[in-house]
Amino acid sequence: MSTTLRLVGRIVEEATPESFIFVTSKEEHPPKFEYVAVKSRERVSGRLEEVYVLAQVVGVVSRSSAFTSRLDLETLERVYSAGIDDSNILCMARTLGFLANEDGRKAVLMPRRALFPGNPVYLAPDELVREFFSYSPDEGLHIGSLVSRPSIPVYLSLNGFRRHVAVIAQTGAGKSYTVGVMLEELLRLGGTAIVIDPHADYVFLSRTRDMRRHEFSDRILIFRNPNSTGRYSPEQLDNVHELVFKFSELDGDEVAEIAGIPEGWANVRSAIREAVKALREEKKAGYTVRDLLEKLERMSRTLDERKKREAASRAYAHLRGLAKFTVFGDRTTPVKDEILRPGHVSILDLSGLNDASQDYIVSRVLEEVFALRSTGQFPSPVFVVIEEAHRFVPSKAAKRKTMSAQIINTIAAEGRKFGVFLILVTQRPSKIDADTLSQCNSQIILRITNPLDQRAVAESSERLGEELMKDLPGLNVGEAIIVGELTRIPVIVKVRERVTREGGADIDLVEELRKTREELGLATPRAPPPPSGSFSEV
Ligand SMILES: Nc1ncnc2c1ncn2[C@@H]1O[C@H](COP(=O)(O)OP(=O)(O)OP(=O)(O)O)[C@@H](O)[C@H]1O
Repeated sequence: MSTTLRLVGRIVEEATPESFIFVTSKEEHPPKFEYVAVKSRERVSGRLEEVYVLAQVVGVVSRSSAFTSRLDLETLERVYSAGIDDSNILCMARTLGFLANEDGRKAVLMPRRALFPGNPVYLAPDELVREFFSYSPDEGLHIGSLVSRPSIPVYLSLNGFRRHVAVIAQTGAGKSYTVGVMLEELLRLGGTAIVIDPHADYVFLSRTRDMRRHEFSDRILIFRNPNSTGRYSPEQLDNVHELVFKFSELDGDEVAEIAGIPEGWANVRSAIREAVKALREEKKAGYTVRDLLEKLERMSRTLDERKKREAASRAYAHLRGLAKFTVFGDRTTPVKDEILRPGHVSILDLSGLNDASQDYIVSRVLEEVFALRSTGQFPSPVFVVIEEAHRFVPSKAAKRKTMSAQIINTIAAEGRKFGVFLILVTQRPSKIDADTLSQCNSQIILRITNPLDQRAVAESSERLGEELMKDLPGLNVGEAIIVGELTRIPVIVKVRERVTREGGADIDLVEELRKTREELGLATPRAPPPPSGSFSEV
């Protein structure tokens, strides 16, 4: 390292290979999250070598023996007037590892040998820090920059996606925005992705923030149907395809689920199953919702048993609403070659559909994606983004079964063997199945303040230590803690700006109300008079 190192402190008291304390300068101490470096001797490829161990400041404490809590205020004032100042600043640092070459690849190894009290602590030079977070352009996804050093870019390891990823944060913290950045990078690298998008958050991915097309626009496909109710008009979108599913492919119980018929209504469900069975025998080429309604109506008049007639009649009444569900028609949008295309990102806009229909669609599409990959019929690995993942794989405590949970769990367990990788996005980690979440070996965690959700995140990730947990509520919008295989070491990043336009950005209330005031001819609000007086010390 040819850079001159800046000394910022010296190790004091007890030090372990994992952590140490150093006394630093009062005037210019490294702040929390800053990176520092200490020299050590470590074994690399069998030889002892001098290395720089990177560490991060995880706590800053100032303390004094003169200004003690045992003194009363008058005495403290006298100590102060006497000009006594014996305070010093201690920083707690956690070691992150040192860089070594292993089999020709850059790797981060954890220190094993002692760090010694009295040894110097340096501000980690940019070149050293940069190396920890960089990957070659075809290996890395540019996600943002270090919160503590905005000039240093942070890349995610493409190979880190092999063990599934969870993106977790409370609402409004920047999950969709972050996933948007990841999709931009996957497009650049030629990745194939399917996005389950219940709120039409990604439909503008093919446009820049000012609605122009960009170099990847042609590789973004939007699948929607007239039921979709995203906050856009279809003319604003590019590459729109129809998303439909053949109604006659649904079995009786699936029809009942979509119509919201509870499992306990055994007779009504049985009437639907019977009607479906009869139609399948009668109409080999398939049938429509209308055919099913007609069948139930006839059953309600002609069946021998009164109980069965009543059940058919109730089924008819409940299924009538399905006629409005344009997503169920007489053909199914093929996954192979239409939804799934190498190097393309396909957005499935499920807005406007009820939970059960969304659940059915997710199960259908993912089963096919998994089958195509596990039988070698689709050439590229597939990234599957599932927004609102807690709705599709709910926690066991929710006592709610979904149709898609099984295939999502199969992908979580076996997807990596076949090149199907999950990116689960949720704002309620305590509401998602804990087993599914813990299959995600990497986590991108943005601000979370709810203690239940914090605990669920801590339980699902061994890598999120106590220290990082404490930082979760203090993150700003767009700041994320990344742990797991996506980065060589845990890192706190400011997610970079998106090139593409967001679908579900927060409404600018100030601007919206200004427009309303203008339309109604209301007066512009005036600032209150300034307070008379200012603060002064007494
Ligand atoms: N890295 C960032 N840089 C700039 N703005 C950001 C960033 N991340 C998020 N935002 C802004 O914060 C707002 C909320 O972001 P986003 O919609 O991604 O949150 P979310 O966690 O997905 O919320 P929800 O759960 O409601 O979908 C948006 O207006 C977005 O523009």
